[in-house]
Order: sequence, then structure tokens, then C-alpha cells
Amino acid sequence: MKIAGKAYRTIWLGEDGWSVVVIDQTRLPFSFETVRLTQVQEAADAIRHMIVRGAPLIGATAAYGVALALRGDASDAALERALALLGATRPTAVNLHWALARMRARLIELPETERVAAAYAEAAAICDEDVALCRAIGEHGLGLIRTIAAAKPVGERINILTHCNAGWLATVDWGTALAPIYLAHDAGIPVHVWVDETRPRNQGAALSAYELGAHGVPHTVISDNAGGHLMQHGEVDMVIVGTDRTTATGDVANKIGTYLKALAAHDNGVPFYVALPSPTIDWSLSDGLAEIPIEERAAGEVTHLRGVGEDGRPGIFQVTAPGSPAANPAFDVTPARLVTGLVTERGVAPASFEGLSRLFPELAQERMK
Ligand SMILES: CSC[C@@H](O)[C@@H](O)C(=O)COP(=O)(O)O
Repeated sequence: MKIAGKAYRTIWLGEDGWSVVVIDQTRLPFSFETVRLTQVQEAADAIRHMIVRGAPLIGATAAYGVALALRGDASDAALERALALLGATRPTAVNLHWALARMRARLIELPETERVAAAYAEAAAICDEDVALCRAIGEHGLGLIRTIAAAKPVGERINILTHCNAGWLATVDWGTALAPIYLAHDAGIPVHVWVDETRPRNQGAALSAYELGAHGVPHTVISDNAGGHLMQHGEVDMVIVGTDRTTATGDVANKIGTYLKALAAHDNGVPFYVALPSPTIDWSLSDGLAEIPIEERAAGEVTHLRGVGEDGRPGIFQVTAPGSPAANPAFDVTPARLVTGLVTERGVAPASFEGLSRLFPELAQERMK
């Protein structure tokens, strides 16, 4: 997608042909800066400290992290060390483990001399595939938006609520939940996005608002608690969010607060869609609440806010009573029964094993083995 007229992906190779460049998402929306990753430890730190974030981009960065690791030492031991280091960075997004398993499968049988080139090629393939998957999700989600538009008076705006950031910044390009919105906007459909601020890290206020604004999509940032009220007053036509891990049975882990939006949508008859590429499906799990590991992050993300002051200077501000403890579960699980449909690269599926396996029979079969 474009920033100030220049097309970007979220991850690319440096001019030297081997280092890995990413956009520093901790600096957005106030400053657009890039970071050059030269070692596997730097790739792991970038994931852990959320310089990059969003399930598909975490997977892509981990894949390139493996390539960086092998440059110095392409032995089996170095490969396993890199996989373990990267695999321990964040627990919830399954794309991380999917990408690492794919890298291992591609590399482990190769002679050491061939591994570095193969690792770069595989990481590049993961990135290119992610772009294609997200674009296809966009096309299928666009169909849903068109259906909603067709039921409204011509020209009336379609209000779509989203939570966290599942736009192009969370993937390699296009995004998952925001891809249909970009395509609808580009097709001249009058979409307007309610952007949940998404405390504590404010991925909505900082990142979704930034990228929607850069693309010219009308949007309004709302506090996390406003969605239910807007739904009660007919101000939301559809909710669409991303996911970090979806079980084979359609339970959806996503940024903390997603579940409350699904409850409010259910109570108000608002369709609640989840957009995901197939690498986000964890075919080994069938009970999201019991089985999906939920990341617990630092309390400081709740007690303190990052922003810029009126003088434009960046700062960190405490917003809680000094001494009060804080808890910070980073994700929650929305049960399949609250999900209207899963928007994948192969179409829209009911949130169930039957629904997913109809679209991905070859992947479902692996689970049955
Ligand atoms: C296409 S991204 C889907 C999810 O990864 C996204 O909604 C999300 O929850 C990201 O969480 P984050 O903690 O910012 O990595």
C-alpha cells in the first residue's frame, strides 16, 4: 500500500541484498522509520517488542530471521537454535509456528551449503503468498460489503467497525480485515470505518487510523467502549476483525476486547466477520478457550500511555493511580457461535469444522490423520 504516494510492503530486503528492513511500528503514527535487521536476535527482538506485529507479519519476519541466522552458521544445531529463539517470542499468533515449521521442513534435508539461499527464497515465497492470500480475502470480503450496500439506499454510507489493526501493517500487504475495505473504497462504495482505539497498545488509534488515513478511507476513532452503543443505534452495518489463531472448529483468538464486540454484535443482530488467511488456522485445536495460549504482557502497557504532547514531543504518561497493580491479557477468544462467517482466501466459511474443511479439504485431512 502507499504512504505519501510511495508503494511499500511491511518487510523487504535491504540494498545489500541480505539484511531485512521493516517499518518500526512502535514509532507510528507520528514518525515513519525503518529498522534494518542483520541478525536472528534482532529479528526475535523486533517481534517480541512489537516493532513488527500482526500474525502474518510476525510469521514473515520469523522466516527471514531463520535466513539471517543461517548466514553465519548453517548447521542443524544453528537452525534448531534459531527456530527455538524465534518460536519463543510471542505465544498466540500461530502464523509464527506455521512459518517456522515450513522453514524447517524446507531446510533440514538440504546440505548446509544450500541452506542460506533456500532460506531467503522460502521467506520471500511466504511473503509473496501472504500478499496473494490477503488480496483474495479482500475480494471475498468485498462481496459481503456489496451485499450490505445493495440493501441500503444508493449512496448511503456503510459503517464497518474493526478492532485492533488487521490492515496492511499487520501483514506483508493489503491486510486481512481491512483488505475488503480498501477494495470497497477503491470501487467507489461509500465505506466508513469505526476504528476501536484498542487499548492498551492502541493498534487501532495509531495503526489502523494511520493506514486508513493514508489511503483516504473515511474513518472515525472511537473509544473501545463505544461500539455497543453505536450498534444499539443502528450505526454499525458490519464488524470485521482479524485473528491471531483460529481453531479447526472456528473459535477465534484476537486482540483483547474482540469478544465483547462479538457479544454486542450478536445482541444487536450485526454481522460479525473474521478475516484470515489459511496459515492462521490451527488445525490441531478444537476448543479455543481451553487450548489457545493467551499472551500476558507487561503491566506497564496498561498503566502508561505513549503519545506526543501538545509541543509535538513524544512522551510516556502514567494514567493509573500510582501503586495500583494492572493486568494485561493481550488476546481473548470469541467462540465460533458468535462468528457470522470466516472470510478466507478461498471464500466465506461458516465458523465450524464443517465450514472450514469444505474450503480446505486437504488441510482438514491432515488433522484427521
Ligand atoms: C492480520 S492481523 C490479525 C491479528 O494479528 C491482529 O488483529 C492482532 O490481534 C494483532 O495483535 P498484536 O498484538 O498487535 O500483534
